[in-house]
Amino acid sequence: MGEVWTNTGSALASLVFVYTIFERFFPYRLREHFEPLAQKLIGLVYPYIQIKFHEYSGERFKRSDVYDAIQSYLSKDSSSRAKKLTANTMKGSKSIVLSMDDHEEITDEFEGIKVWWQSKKSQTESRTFSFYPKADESRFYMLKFHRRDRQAITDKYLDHVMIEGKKTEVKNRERKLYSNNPSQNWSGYMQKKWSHVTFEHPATFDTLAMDNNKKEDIKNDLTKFSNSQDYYKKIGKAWKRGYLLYGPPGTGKSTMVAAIANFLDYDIYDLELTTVKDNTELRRLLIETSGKSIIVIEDIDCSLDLTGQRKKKEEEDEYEDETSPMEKQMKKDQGENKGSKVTLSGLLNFIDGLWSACGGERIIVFTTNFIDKLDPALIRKGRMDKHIEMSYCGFEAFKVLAKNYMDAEEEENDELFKEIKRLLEVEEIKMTPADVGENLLRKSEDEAKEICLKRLIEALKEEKEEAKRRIEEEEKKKEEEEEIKRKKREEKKKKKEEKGENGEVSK
Ligand SMILES: Nc1ncnc2c1ncn2[C@@H]1O[C@H](COP(=O)(O)OP(=O)(O)OP(=O)(O)O)[C@@H](O)[C@H]1O
Ligand SMILES: [Mg+2]
Repeated sequence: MGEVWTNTGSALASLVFVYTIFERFFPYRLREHFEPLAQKLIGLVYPYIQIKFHEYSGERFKRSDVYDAIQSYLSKDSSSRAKKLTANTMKGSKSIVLSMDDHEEITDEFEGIKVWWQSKKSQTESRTFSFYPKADESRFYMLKFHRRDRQAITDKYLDHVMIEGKKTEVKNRERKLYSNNPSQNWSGYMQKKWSHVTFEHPATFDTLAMDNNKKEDIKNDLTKFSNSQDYYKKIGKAWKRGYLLYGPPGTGKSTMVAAIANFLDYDIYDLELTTVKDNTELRRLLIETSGKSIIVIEDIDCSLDLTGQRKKKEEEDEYEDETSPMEKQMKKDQGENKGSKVTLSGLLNFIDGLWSACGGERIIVFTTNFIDKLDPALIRKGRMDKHIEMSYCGFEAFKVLAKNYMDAEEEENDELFKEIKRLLEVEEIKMTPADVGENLLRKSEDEAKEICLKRLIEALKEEKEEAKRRIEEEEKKKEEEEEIKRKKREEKKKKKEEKGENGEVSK
């Protein structure tokens, strides 16, 4: 046995010696002829195929997307399989990415096929003068597989690596919250239509207080949307979906937007329509948005005069003396929005036509406190595909808040939970999750859970009295308005009669 080892060792050593001599002293020109021949000979006996994926591709020193996707793909397993790792942050990534160190090798399995990935580095003598001096070492991944698997690798495995790698990239990437800049800031150096901050809102569907079935329904809808690129292509529709979130203030519409973005790993474009001068600017803003993003227009009913109805209503109803405080406020807002000439049709265009112009996988969200003020054309299916009512806090939602705010479970506080359930479901007291959360919030570190729950019960009972008072007030106000209208009608009738009599007299 010892003899065999010695012979193999000396054969190997002489092979290496011959190869080094060849590498170093054989004239480059001759080598160029010999190498392909040598490769052919090796290929006859060597059953593996190798593919190189360089870190930089093309002349302009551009980092290869393929290399990044492979690095992300391999990063999932490198930390568990490679012996030596390097840690670095990839451009736009929010966390450190562990990848295998140079000259490391890891294996991967795909549909029963075994492949080897090596991370390599080669010294490159820069033979050509270039304004972009190449790095004196260039990295690349080497994929090695048996030649019998060639078809499966080129047809399926490489696509699989790209898709999974891009998914990991999206998961790791630092997400952004964009807001649109007024157009006067668009020109000039480094001026952009959108400015952004890192998006780190903690809201998730777990922290969102909402009925569980409704939550699951929304999550399924979102998952189906984000996995249906081929479906949208097949039916010839732009890969986009509209969600209308409506409900009273403080019911979680904005929180829901953040939860959706975190659920799908999307960026958010918070579009403030009142700073958009006209439809053209709206178009230009939207073309600059990237895929895998949510474009949200909060309080859409206040952003623009999107409904012609309000004007008609005013003409019809000449007796309307005082518009309600809310409508006065809205009219005032509109006064301020005179600057924005974005029209309803411009907005409809943005939802329908423009998407094809700017890629896919986008969600558009409108939020409003007054759904009945919105033009039906704006919120019909195909534009706002799913309408989600964010309602007052129910008992299910209360339990989520109790868990989130103070880790309180129903079993531990049975009596208090029963009383809260009765107030919310039997007395039907309306309180927003924002207010419920406010009452559950511990006023001091050591405040007991029971105290918070009792504070909420008190607040619910006060809310019940408050609601009763509000209803009485509204009824009283309605009666007064009726009284005023009745008097005006009488005056008008009297005037008509006087006119009639005068007419008689003058004949
Ligand atoms: N359903 C909910 N689940 C969890 N927290 C909520 C919920 N609704 C409201 N909150 C809490 O109340 C606060 C206000 O919520 P949010 O801003 O989402 O309300 P909104 O519906 O967008 O209100 P507005 O209509 O005034 O914009 C947030 O800090 C959030 O933590
Ligand atoms: Mg909001």
